[in-house]
Amino acid sequence: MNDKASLSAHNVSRVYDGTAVVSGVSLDLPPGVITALLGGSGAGKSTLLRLMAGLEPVDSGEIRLGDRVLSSPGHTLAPEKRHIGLIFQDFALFPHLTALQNIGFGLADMPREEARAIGTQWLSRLGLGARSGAYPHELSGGEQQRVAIARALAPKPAAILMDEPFSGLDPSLRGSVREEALAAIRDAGIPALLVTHDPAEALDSADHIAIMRSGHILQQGPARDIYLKPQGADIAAALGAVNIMAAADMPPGLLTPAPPAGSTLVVRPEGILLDASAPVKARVVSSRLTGPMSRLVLDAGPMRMVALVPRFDAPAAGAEIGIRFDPALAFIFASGAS
Ligand SMILES: Nc1ncnc2c1ncn2[C@@H]1O[C@H](COP(=O)(O)OP(=O)(O)OP(=O)(O)O)[C@@H](O)[C@H]1O
Repeated sequence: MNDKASLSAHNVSRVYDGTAVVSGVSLDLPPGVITALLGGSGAGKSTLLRLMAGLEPVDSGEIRLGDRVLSSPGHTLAPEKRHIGLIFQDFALFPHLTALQNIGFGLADMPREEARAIGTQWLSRLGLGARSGAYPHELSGGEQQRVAIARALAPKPAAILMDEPFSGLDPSLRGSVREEALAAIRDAGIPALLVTHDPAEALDSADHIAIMRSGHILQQGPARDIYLKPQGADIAAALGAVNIMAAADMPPGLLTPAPPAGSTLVVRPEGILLDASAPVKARVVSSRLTGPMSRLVLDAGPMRMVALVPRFDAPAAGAEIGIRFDPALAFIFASGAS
């Protein structure tokens, strides 16, 4: 089998009780690319992952690995025959097997010694060299998820599908486990799907992002394009809180050139720039340092906006400041576009 082929969905749908929860979705997962599938609760993300994994049949369309059809209506290649690694939020380790035996489970076709050696290599790669004999209940959540990652990658799968794999981890562990897991996945050079509801995780982790809502993919492509060239206000908002305003309400001078009358403007909080010489003045309603950035709530005429500025000494509440919009982070949509 070609283990460096794209895993792809072609116009797939899945219907429950007469409702399509995945509706005509096409998604290409190229090898060596981590794709985040981002959307709110009930968007259909897990269902799409399950269709790609073969855990559920498609009602229409096809799932393919390269040009090989894995699923089509009436035909679902069994998950264990797809050579696709799966990682879920709940780790799903076998409780009666040690860490090493859990990894060895996917290597059952190999001579025992070879499987042991590969399992041991994976454990040490993920910082668990000393825990090979531990049972899942003796491991922390972060350690269990590392074992699950090793178990999924050890058999050299053709692709890997992850459903909120880091959400169950303590925030202090999440970053490091995610980094190690994604580095191992990148090294494997296979298609990878990361289902998440967290825009920060998608932006931190993924090369490509697909935004899903109500069973549809609204936009997909390189993460940078989705962030900087959203095709609608709702897509812009899916990657983090934004300011949305009618062009008609906007004081002139905030953006050059001015947006057309009747359009809607969406501005990312970090797209509001403080500029003493700007003609538009705003009053700072509140100012709070939130880590690397300060969050300002601003009143500019009839408009209230939220700005994120990279300053620990940002203006205090009550200050009058000049503001303008960064054109790269201010998006104009024709009226009626969502
Ligand atoms: N087996 C099922 N039978 C009927 N409806 C289902 C089934 N599985 C999922 N659904 C429904 O399909 C819709 C999409 O669910 P899905 O789990 O794919 O969404 P999701 O985007 O992964 O959401 P979450 O982030 O909350 O897990 C939901 O409305 C859900 O209730």
